[in-house]
Amino acid sequence: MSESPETPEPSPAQSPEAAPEQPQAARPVTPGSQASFGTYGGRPVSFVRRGTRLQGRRQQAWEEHSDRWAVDVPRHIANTSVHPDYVFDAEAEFGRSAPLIVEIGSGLGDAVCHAAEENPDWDFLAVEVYTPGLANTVIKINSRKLSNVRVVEANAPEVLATMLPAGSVSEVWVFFPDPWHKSRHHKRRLIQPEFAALVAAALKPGGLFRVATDWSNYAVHVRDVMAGSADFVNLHDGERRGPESPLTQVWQSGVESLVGGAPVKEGRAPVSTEHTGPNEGVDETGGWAPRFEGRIRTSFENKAHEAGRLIFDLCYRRL
Ligand SMILES: C[S@@+](CC[C@H](N)C(=O)[O-])C[C@H]1O[C@@H](n2cnc3c(N)ncnc32)[C@H](O)[C@@H]1O
Repeated sequence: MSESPETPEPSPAQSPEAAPEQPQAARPVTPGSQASFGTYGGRPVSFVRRGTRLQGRRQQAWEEHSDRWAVDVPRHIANTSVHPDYVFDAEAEFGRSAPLIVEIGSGLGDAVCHAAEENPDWDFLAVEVYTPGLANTVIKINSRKLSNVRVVEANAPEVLATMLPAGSVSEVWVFFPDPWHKSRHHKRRLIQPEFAALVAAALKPGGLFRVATDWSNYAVHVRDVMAGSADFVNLHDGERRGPESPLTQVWQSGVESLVGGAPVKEGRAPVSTEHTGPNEGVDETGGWAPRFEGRIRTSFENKAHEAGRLIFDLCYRRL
């Protein structure tokens, strides 16, 4: 393992919306799991894998329906890895030729299932390492009778690098990636220059990369990473700057600096963001997209709003 993983910030995947379950004790890292290797492509992976055990409704759904809706990926070094020889054949899987949207870190499947329902002519691949979230997505696929969604339990950079044919994807979505607040953990953030290059390779020319985050420091990080990529153009370059910028508004309100912008739960320490980035008072750069209308407000995003945090949308076109 490259470093001992620290408890990541709470993710929606850890606040299940499905049937009530018994509380799960934190599980030790399974030997052979990606968290026990900790790296991919020389970088620490962006997740710490916990809670792979399924219970109740989720277990039943996974046992009964994962054969149909989960892509059976041959593994490589870890149980979240994808064998580099494996290539996904979307046309064979969906039985048609349609634009393919890939949502990375799909959590409980709220966004992907909503989008699939709204866009029956598109196909969707939900990429997630959190098994209960995948089981929840399968429950939604079944209950809404969706035929245009598949899930894959895998580390996203590997899905982009080798599983998806180059130039085969119409859009890649990353909504509310784990923020990894502490400076020493920033290297764990999913969106990095190497990740942007993988997204670029998977996308068709003209394809879109959409990101949303509720943390200003991650938003600036994404904007910086993407500004350094020659493969993309920001569709909203220079927009929403100055007083209109959500970054200016966060800096001026100090909303994230109180207790990391997170509501303090009884008996729990507040999340510390350490800092929200260099507070320049006014964001003269902008580049923020309007809210993506195809993104529904998930329970996770609701929590951000309740805590008073602002949402940053970003949208890039593959050249
Ligand atoms: C903060 S949650 C957001 C979930 C969802 N997008 C939402 O808005 O509710 C981030 C999710 O990304 C997943 N994730 C993190 N790194 C990943 C990776 N390398 N590959 C696949 N999923 C990953 C986590 O398991 C977690 O469920």
